[in-house]
Amino acid sequence: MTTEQKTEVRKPEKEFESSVTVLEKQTQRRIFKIIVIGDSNVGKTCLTYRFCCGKFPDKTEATIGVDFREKMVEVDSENLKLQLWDTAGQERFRKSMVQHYYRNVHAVVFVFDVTKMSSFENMPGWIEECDRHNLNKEIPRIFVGNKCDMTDKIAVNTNLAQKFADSHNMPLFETSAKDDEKANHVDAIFMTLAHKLKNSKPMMPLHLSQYGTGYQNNDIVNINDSPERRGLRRATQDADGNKDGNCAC
Ligand SMILES: Nc1nc2c(ncn2[C@@H]2O[C@H](COP(=O)(O)OP(=O)(O)OP(=O)(O)O)[C@@H](O)[C@H]2O)c(=O)[nH]1
Repeated sequence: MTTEQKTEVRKPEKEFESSVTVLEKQTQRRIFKIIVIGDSNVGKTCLTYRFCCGKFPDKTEATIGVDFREKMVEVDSENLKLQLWDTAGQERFRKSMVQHYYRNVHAVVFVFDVTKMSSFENMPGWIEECDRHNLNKEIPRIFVGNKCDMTDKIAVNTNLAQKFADSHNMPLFETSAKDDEKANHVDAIFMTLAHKLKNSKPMMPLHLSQYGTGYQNNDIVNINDSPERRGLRRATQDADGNKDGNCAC
């Protein structure tokens, strides 16, 4: 065999090795499921959209069931995938999906609207709902007051929100999904969570579960499916028939 022929034989091996390395890296990427909960209209969709798509959505509609958004982030040279479950605040749109929300959750973001006292007063109810679904008390939880841009309409002052956050061992963030100047702030909220998560959970390889959330087969909700296929529709679709997908960015 000539030298040239030997080289030809070895080349595919090298390619195989490098593709194995890539595959190994991919399968070791960790995915974290974060649920975002709170009353209807507090801005859960806008916050997750701002973080994942980098802008305030042109229009939003009441979420039915759940919407998903994902973003890869780098923390200390490790790529993590944050999978945000933007849940419906309205009870009538939650019923069919609730069991999916609370399975294999790695972190929770509780959102209230700083201009609406009732959304703050309802927070104990959201915490109780997490407890009822046996959410691990050790997972990171953060408390977010949204719509801070509406400065003349603030109803929940920082002291009050901070006391509540302290009493539940959660950090408080006050922000605005709408205000472009606070875009970095919204990023910082989720990056804080990413840092906490990085050191908190064992590896969830992609090959174990396509979506990294450890579902059993019959629990899988394909985040790439249209809302219709997932059995979900946006509220206004009932009226105008608009089709909607996941994050449009
Ligand atoms: N001024 C202001 N308005 C906001 C902000 N975030 C959201 N909104 C508005 O609040 C309304 C509700 O926002 P959504 O993000 O759909 O609220 P949600 O909590 O997802 O509501 P559900 O899907 O019903 O649970 C929309 O009209 C948004 O434009 C914000 O930071 N500032």
